[in-house]
This record gives sequence, structure tokens and C-alpha cells, in this order.
Amino acid sequence: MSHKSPKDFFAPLAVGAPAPLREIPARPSRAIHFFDPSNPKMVDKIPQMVGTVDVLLGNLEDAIKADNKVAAREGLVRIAQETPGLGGASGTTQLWTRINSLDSPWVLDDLTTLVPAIGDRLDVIMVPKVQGAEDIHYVDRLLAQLEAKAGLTRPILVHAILETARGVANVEEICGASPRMQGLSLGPADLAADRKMKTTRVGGGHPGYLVREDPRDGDVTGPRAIFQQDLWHYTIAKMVDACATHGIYPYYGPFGDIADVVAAEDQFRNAFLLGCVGTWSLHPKQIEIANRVFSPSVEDIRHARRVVAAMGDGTGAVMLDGKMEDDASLKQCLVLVELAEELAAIDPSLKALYDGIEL
Ligand SMILES: CC(=O)SCCNC(=O)CCNC(=O)[C@H](O)C(C)(C)COP(=O)(O)OP(=O)(O)OC[C@H]1O[C@@H](n2cnc3c(N)ncnc32)[C@H](O)[C@@H]1OP(=O)(O)O
Ligand SMILES: CC(=O)C(=O)O
Ligand SMILES: [Mg+2]
Repeated sequence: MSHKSPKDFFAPLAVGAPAPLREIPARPSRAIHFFDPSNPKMVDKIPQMVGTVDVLLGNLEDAIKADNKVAAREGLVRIAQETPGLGGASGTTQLWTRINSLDSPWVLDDLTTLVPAIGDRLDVIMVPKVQGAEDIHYVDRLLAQLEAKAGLTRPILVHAILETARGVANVEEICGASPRMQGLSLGPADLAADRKMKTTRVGGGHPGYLVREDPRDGDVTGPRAIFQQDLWHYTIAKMVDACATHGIYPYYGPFGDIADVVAAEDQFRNAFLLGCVGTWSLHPKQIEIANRVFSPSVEDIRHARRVVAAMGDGTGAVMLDGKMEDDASLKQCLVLVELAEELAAIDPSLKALYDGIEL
């Protein structure tokens, strides 16, 4: 757990730094869309993506060539300064970045460049390969010093990628390490390597990880159904519990098979059902999938609203469509109703869809 005493937990870590938030806002972040700020073709597309995706993330870490690290950092500064509606208190699309890892030769310059130049536009800084609370404490103090020096009035939030075995083992202390902690993402590629898992895929299942039906009538050579299992179920469930415990938000992560939109949708939906609020998008075509999957369906909202209406003061048990509903199932329904309200507030087409639901 954090080494701070309860009375110090919400105190700024540098004189003049903005006060930490007491609650992490539930801003919609169904897709965190990654782009390379040193890639001119991607950069060209950023202005028209504002308003179509909840989060644009300028990536500085893995997937950016070593020779392009400085260009990516400088490109991100330019994009943040020149793109209307991107990031900051009034942004319609949030601006996040993924900095280089804390042991890399680039990370110090990432932070000391970005915070003074675009700290007022950066909503969240994603920190890769977080191993324990000590990594968050380091970033926390440095950000406070840089925020104070830059005269920022809004604290920049921090998001950790869970992509080492030690990080997974320490997930609780990572979530509780700082009031800046906004959420966690699954990092299936680095995590697989660190754990010495034998999958070479970036996210998703594996045909070899399966459960096979028992032999039919004892015939071990006959046909038997197989069901592919989810390699990431344990980690995502652990991450969801840690995030819920600390009032922060869990996200799926990358799905690298860009062409396989069906499997991407399945992975995203499993994560949505387990409690994640969003996922990463690596390619423009994954944004629409994420937006759809992480927005509750009309059927779910109709059902949830009917339960809310039937439950009156919220206590007791009622029968609805042959099923028992009570105080607990009401709370399940309120999760969906509140999510629909948050999404309707930023997405006029969803507002029209949800407003038009007849009970
Ligand atoms: C394990 C991890 O750490 S995951 C996170 C790190 N990885 C990333 O961030 C990867 C981000 N995505 C990418 O680099 C690219 O999408 C790739 C390499 C996967 C595929 O790129 P391409 O082969 O160029 O894809 P494709 O040809 O389908 O692209 C179509 C168009 O969309 C553009 N595009 C592709 N990806 C993106 C993106 N993430 N954002 C904006 N535009 C994009 C391309 O530049 C291309 O533009 P054009 O029509 O003007 O030529
Ligand atoms: C997400 C990420 O960085 C990984 O899977 O390694
Ligand atoms: Mg990684």
C-alpha cells in the first residue's frame, strides 16, 4: 500500500502544485486511440478524429522507433497546441500520452518537455511497465514539481499499464499509490513475454488454450467439441477488482490482429461485461468497434430502466418478466443507466437512441 498517511494522501507533493482530485471523474473513454506523433500520415488524420473518439493518445513508447523518439515528443507538443477541441478542461476529446518506460533514456525529457509545454492540455499520462507503488510515487512527485513550476491549476492524472508479472502481483498497491491514479490497462504483449507465456499474439485468445469435451461413449478417437478459453481472464478480473476497490477505471488494452474485427469485438465485449470501461484502438477501424461495444445496448437500457421503475423506492423484491429483481439487481441496472447518461452527455446520437427507448 501507499506509504503516505491518510492525512497526507491528498496533500500536493510540491509547493504550488494543484490539489489532487478526491474522485476520478467518470469521463467516457471507450476507445483510447493510439497514434504515432512522428508519423505524418497519422498526424494528418488527428484533427478530423477529434469528436469521433473519446481519447486520442500520442504514443512515445514501444512502436515508436528509437530514431523517432524526439520527433514523436515534439510532434505531440505541436498537435496539442494546434488542434482545437483536443485535451484540457474544455476538450471534446481527451488527450493522453504514453511516456517511455522509467528506465529508458527518454522518459525524463518526455516529462520535462510535455508538462511545461502542454500540461494544460494533457489529461492523462500512461506509464508503461509499472512494477509497484514506487514507480507511481516517482512519477507523482516529479509531476507535482513540474506542475508547480508550470503554474498548472489542474493535476495531470496517471494510468498504469499492467504488463509485468510483478506489476500484476502488486496491482493493489499500484492502484492506491496516488490520488492521480486514473486507471489500469492490460498489456498482454509485454506481460506474456515477462511471464514466459508461449503466445506470440498481441492480446486475444489462443487455439491451443482450450477445454475439450469428454469422449462420447468412451470413444477417445471420435469427434469432441472444443472450446477456446480466454488467456487473459484471470488478469482482467484481478485488474477490475483492484480498480473498483480504489475507485479508478480498468481497460482492456491492445488487440493486435487488426484484420480480425470479429475477435476484437469478442475480446472487447468480454472485457466490457467483466467491468472494463474501454479498450485501446490501434487502427482507425477499431474505434467504431470499441464505441459500439462499450456503449450499453438499447435492450440493456430498456431492461435496466424497467427494473428501476418497477423497484420504486429501491427496496424489496419484485417479479418482472418471470424473474426476481431486488435491491442488488437494481444496483446492477443502475450501473448501466448511469453509464448511458454519461455517454448521452457527450454523444448526441446515443442521447437520441437512449431518449427514444420506450419501456
Ligand atoms: C503492444 C503495444 O504496445 S500496442 C501499442 C503500440 N502500438 C501502436 O500504437 C500501433 C498503432 N498503429 C499502427 O502503427 C498502425 O495502425 C499499423 C502499423 C498497425 C498499421 O498501419 P498501416 O499498415 O499503415 O495500416 P493501414 O494501411 O490499414 O492504414 C490505413 C490508413 O490509416 C492510417 N492509420 C493507421 N493506423 C493509424 C492510427 N493508429 N491512427 C491514425 N491513422 C492511422 C494509415 O496511416 C493509413 O493512412 P493513409 O490512408 O493516408 O495511407
Ligand atoms: C500494451 C502493451 O504495451 C503490451 O501489451 O505490451
Ligand atoms: Mg508493452
